[in-house]
Amino acid sequence: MLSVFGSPSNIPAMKFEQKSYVGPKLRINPFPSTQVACQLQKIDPAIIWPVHDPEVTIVSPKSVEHVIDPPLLLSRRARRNRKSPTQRAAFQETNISPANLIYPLFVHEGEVDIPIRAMPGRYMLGWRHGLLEEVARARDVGVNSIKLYPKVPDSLKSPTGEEAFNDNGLVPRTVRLLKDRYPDLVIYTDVNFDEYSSSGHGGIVSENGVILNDETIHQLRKQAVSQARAGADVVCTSEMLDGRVGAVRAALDVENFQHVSIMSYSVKYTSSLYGRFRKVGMDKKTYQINPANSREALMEAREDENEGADILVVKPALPSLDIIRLLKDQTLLPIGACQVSGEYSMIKAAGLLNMIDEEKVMMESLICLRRAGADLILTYFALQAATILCGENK
Ligand SMILES: NCc1[nH]cc(CCC(=O)O)c1CC(=O)O
Repeated sequence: MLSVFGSPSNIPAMKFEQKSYVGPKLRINPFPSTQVACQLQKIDPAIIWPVHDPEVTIVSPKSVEHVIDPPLLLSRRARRNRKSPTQRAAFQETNISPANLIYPLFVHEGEVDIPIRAMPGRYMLGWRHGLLEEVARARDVGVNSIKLYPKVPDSLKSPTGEEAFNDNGLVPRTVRLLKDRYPDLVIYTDVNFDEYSSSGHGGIVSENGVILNDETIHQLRKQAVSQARAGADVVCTSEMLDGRVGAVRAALDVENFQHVSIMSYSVKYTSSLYGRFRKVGMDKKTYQINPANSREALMEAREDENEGADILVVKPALPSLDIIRLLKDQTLLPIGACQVSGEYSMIKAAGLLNMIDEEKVMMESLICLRRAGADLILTYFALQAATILCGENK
C-alpha cells in the first residue's frame, strides 16, 4: 500500500494498491467529496494538489478508471469546443490576412540587391529591377501595401537635410516608378529626417547639441508634401517630435493633398531592437519614449489623434502588446504594429540555428499582434507570411 501524492493535511491520504498506473502527474482530483465541495463553491475540481516531492511515485487505485470514476461533475469543459479542427476554426477569435500586412522595403540608388548582414534574407533592393520584382512577388500573394525606406548616400546628407524634400530624390522617384507600374499599390513613405541628416538624428541639431523641434517640423512639412506630390498614399510621421502631425496635416491640406493619409508612429520607444539604425553611441531619448512608460504612450497617441492622424502605430511590436491593446481600447482609429529589424532577426537567427521553428514562431507573433489589437502589421515577414496564408487557403 502506498499513499497517493501529498494530499492536503486536512484530508487523509488515500490508500491505494500499487498498480500499473504510474504518472502522468494527475490533474484529476480523485476525491468525490472534494469534487462536490468544489462544485458547490464553483472551484475547478480538476485542479489537484501539486506533487512537491519528485520522488513520490503516483500510484493509482486498482485501475485508472477508479481515478475518474465517477466522472467529474464539471459545469464547464472548455475542451469540448476544441475537439475538432472544424470547431477550433469556427471559434478562432482572431484572423490574419495578407491585407493586414505592410511590407517594408529598403531601396538604394544602385542596381544590385545588397544583403543586409543583420537581417538574414533581407536586401537593400536595387532601384528598378530588384524593387519591382519584390513588389510583384508581394502582390502575387496579396500584399499590396509597402513602406519605403531609402538608403541615402552620405554625400547627399546635410545638417538640415534638404535632400528629404528633393522632388527628384530617391523616395519620390521610387514612388513614381512604382505608381506608374502598379497604380493600385498603396505606398507608405517615411516622414523622418534621420535618413537625410548628417547627424543621423531625427531632428536638426543645434551647435550645442540640442534637437531643434520646431525648425525640424518645418522641414518635415516639406518632406511630406514632396512625397504626396510624387504619389504616396500614406505619409508616416515617425520621429516623435512634438506637433509634427498637425503641421504635416495642414501642409498637405494647403497643397490639396486632403486625400493623403497620415500614419503616425505615435508610440515609438527608444528600443534596442532597432539599435542597428542608430549610429554608435547615439541616443534618441529626448524624443522617443522610454520603454518603461505606458501613460506617456497614451498621451502621445491622443495628441496625434487630436492633430489629425489617421492611423496610430506602435513600435516595436511584440514587446508592446499591452500598448497596442491600450490604444485599441482608447481610440477608434486603426492601430498599426511595427515589427522591427531586431524582432525579425531574433526569429530568423533562432530558426536558422534550428532552435525554434521559424515559420510557426513568425506566424504566432503575427496572430498575437492581431489579438492585441493591431489592424495593420508592418513586418519584414510580410511576403513569407502571406505566402503561407495563401497556401493555407488553397
Ligand atoms: N528612420 C530610420 C529607420 N529606417 C528604418 C528603420 C526601421 C527600424 C527597424 O525595422 O529596425 C529605421 C529606424 C527608426 O526609425 O528608428
